[in-house]
Amino acid sequence: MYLVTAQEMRDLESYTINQLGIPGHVLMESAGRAVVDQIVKRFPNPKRVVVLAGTGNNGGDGFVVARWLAFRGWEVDLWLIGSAVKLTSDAKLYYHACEQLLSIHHAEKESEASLQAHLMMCDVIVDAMLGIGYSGMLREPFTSIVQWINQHAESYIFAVDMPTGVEADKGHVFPVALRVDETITFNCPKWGHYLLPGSKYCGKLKVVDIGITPAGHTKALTPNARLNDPNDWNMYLGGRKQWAHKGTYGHVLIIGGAKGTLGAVAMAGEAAYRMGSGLVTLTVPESQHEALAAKVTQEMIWSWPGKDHFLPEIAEELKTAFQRYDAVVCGPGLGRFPGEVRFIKEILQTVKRPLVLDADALNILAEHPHLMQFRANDCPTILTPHPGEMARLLRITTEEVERKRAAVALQLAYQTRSVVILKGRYTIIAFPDGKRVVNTTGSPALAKAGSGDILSGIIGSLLAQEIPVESAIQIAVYIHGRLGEEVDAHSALYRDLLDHIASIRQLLEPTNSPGN
Ligand SMILES: NC(=O)C1=CN([C@@H]2O[C@H](COP(=O)(O)OP(=O)(O)OC[C@H]3O[C@@H](n4cnc5c(N)ncnc54)[C@H](O)[C@@H]3O)[C@@H](O)[C@H]2O)[C@@H](O)CC1
Ligand SMILES: [K+]
Repeated sequence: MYLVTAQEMRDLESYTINQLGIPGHVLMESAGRAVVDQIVKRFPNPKRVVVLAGTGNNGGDGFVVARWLAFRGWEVDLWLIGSAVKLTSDAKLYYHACEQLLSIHHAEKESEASLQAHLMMCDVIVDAMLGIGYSGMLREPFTSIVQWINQHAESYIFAVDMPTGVEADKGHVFPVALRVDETITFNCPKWGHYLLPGSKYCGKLKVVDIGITPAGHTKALTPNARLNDPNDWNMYLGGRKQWAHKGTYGHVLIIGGAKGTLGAVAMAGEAAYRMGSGLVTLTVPESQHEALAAKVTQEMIWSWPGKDHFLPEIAEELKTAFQRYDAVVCGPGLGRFPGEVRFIKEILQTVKRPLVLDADALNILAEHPHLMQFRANDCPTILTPHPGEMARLLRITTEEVERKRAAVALQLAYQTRSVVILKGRYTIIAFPDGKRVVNTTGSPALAKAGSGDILSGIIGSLLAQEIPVESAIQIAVYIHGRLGEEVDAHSALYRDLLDHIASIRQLLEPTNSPGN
């Protein structure tokens, strides 16, 4: 499913109105009707509702909702927030229809106390004050109304399209937004539903079809962002081939594991096996070989020359050895060490297969951004920063990363010609051609040491299985998020996450896929 900006939504709307000839008020009627359907799904019996309508088209949807709920026997208090002379022409049509049915309250003319009394008495509030047309600093009287509802109201709140105060493109909130239980949006989700802080205000998000041209209908109407949707890639998760041998599902190499951080490579290795790889090799400095061998059973170990850390130069015979691997992960537990810059440079140059850089490999890259010039354009590179690593990579603050997640992920993808996976709630995947995918799975259980190592192991495994890079990454991020949803957020250990890989993968397989 596509993810759109307010402008992309307006383009789809104006194509529908101007090219297809469907009048805007017909879309408004469908929008309001679709919201009513969701409301009565949740509350099948008539209730008391306050509908708050602004003067833009979001308010227009609100008038349609008020009319339909009144027809269905609901007790409706309809409030116009703003001046009736400012109503858009479509909104005016439905305002007049409501005038015939209800006595419309005007926030401009009536006391705050009477609005507050209605808000206290109702079971349901419908927020149709501002939608995708809102931007900048929220003005009065919206700020006071929103603040008051957030503090005092106990009713169930539906937002039409966007909660008032959440900006549609960046999810900004200046200074307040309405905290709602459900948001019903039209045609496509908007970026603001998935970007912080706006995403925290939206409650449950429901996308409904109201007859607007679907995104992607023409090239000009194709947004460059999507939600991570299993239907886009589950064909690659067929059953295991009957004649498979251990090489069929690729050989993953994981480079990392300094003294004291061997657990990280071990976790990444186990995740790669659990995700289906036939062969996994872990590379650690010679001095760590024994300690690692005591920890793992199935993985092979490649002792790297160098006593306590990786020797930076890669000898010719080792370069040849690299060609055995179908995908390489560098970083879990890598640590910092003398010669690290030379080491990363050699890895970037030598590995010709898909390469995932994680953890300290990213920190080294952050301090020496020129290193990416040693990576050939046609070799896929995947960077998996959490917000702190991202901040170091772009030399900005973590707070700035969080505020501009979608933009910074794309900036780094362009700068490094790499796929960037910016982890967090919601993980953003940015591709160097400008495409972005927002992942919706996940839970706070993933905010724990080890979670990133598991993700890089899963990515390495899928890349080695010769699944196209874009799909492999989306599958990995989706499954990793689902692992977090399966376990207890407080007490889960990394092992609990690993235990769910097989069942989640199975659930995602397309039906009738016995393997071949
Ligand atoms: N785009 C579409 O395809 C459709 C849109 N519809 C509705 O129309 C909405 C968009 O309508 P509009 O473009 O009229 O925009 P909105 O109704 O979302 O917002 C416009 C209003 O917001 C006010 N506003 C803007 N910034 C403000 C600020 N900082 N503080 C206070 N007020 C501010 C403006 O003065 C104006 O009155 C959508 O959210 C949706 O609910 C539906 O009717 C049907 C189809
Ligand atoms: K709204």
